[in-house]
Amino acid sequence: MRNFSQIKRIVVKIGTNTLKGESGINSALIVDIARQVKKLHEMGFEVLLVSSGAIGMGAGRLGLSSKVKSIKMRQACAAIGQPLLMYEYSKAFEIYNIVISQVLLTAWVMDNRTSYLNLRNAVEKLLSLGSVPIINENDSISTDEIQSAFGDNDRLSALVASKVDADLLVMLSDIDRLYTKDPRKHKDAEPLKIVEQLTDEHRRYAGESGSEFATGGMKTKLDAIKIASDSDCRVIITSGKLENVLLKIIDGEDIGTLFMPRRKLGSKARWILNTTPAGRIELDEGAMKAVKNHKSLLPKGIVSVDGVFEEGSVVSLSGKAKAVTTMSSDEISSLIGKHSSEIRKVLGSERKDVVALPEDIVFDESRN
Ligand SMILES: Nc1ncnc2c1ncn2[C@@H]1O[C@H](COP(=O)(O)OP(=O)(O)O)[C@@H](O)[C@H]1O
Ligand SMILES: N[C@@H](CCC(=O)OP(=O)(O)O)C(=O)O
Repeated sequence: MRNFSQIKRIVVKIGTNTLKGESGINSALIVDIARQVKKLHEMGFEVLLVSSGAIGMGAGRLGLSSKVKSIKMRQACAAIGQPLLMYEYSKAFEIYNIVISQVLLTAWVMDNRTSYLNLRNAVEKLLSLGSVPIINENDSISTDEIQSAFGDNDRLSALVASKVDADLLVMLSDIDRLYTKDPRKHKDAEPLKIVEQLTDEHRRYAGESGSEFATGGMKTKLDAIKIASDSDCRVIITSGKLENVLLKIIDGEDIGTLFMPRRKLGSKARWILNTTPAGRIELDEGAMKAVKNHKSLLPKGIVSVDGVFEEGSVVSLSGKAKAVTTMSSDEISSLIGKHSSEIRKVLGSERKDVVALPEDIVFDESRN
């Protein structure tokens, strides 16, 4: 039996395939999720949902049966499908007297420090009111999200779990566990019950998505797990169709694949690590060694700057770490190779005399 006695806050991600019924949405499954969430509330847990399905629902309403590839059509499908999706949730949760709320996010919201912090305030308030926030990407305005790697709700659910300090992220999919190969294609694929530490070998197991409207597949789930595991959040991947799946998980039953966390980074460090870098700074060997040893980044160790960014942006340090810079790209360019004492002469006495402070530099362990 697994011991989940320390768990209080749970994020449940429901994938498109899980929500899909024979024709349109699987309303019975949503009612069943609502029933389980009610029980979890009664047991003292807080629950947030990250729900996919807007594009699939919209496509269904328009009578489209194959994958919608055009970005504009996907935007339109999301705009049509999102209210239909919320209508289903609203009806289902009303049966159990639970007020739901909708939070639509974009990559920009997550990358911007202020709106990222606002998100937490909004979610905390909703949870304190007993509401179940239902979160999705704002796909009709964030076209990047629809097409790019950020466009999957696996990553979004892990970012949300990290932001709200969830103890457990449950990814409900159409597959019961992670297998050593895609079990739909390989009969000899073997299921995994627990992954203590995610490695490249696990990533090699993962194939693409299993259907037309889902975007992620196992690959994006495993990438997402890395994000959650930096915030001490456990992740379970399992099938949304298992009876009483959420209640059994909380009961410690051996369901799905459990991924153990690897570390608990501070909230700001997590935001830095999960933000899309606005540019890249190349460091020489000495500077890289210094920042690894928790020293500030100084201009004399910088070789080049790529991209245009403002002071306060998150940038990549030679692809090995991320940092918040105290200077814009132009300012750094003008100071490359110079001694720190030159900084204030060039930028003014009120400015910091380093490019990044040690507490604003975070290493992605897997790249070292
Ligand atoms: N190693 C693997 N183990 C389990 N499933 C895998 C693996 N590789 C690929 N998959 C596929 O990933 C699919 C689940 O991802 P996806 O289709 O994106 O669903 P969701 O809508 O839940 O996000 C499974 O149906 C399966 O075909
Ligand atoms: N935001 C999109 C999510 C698409 C997506 O990530 O689907 P899935 O891989 O099933 O979680 C939607 O609502 O259709």
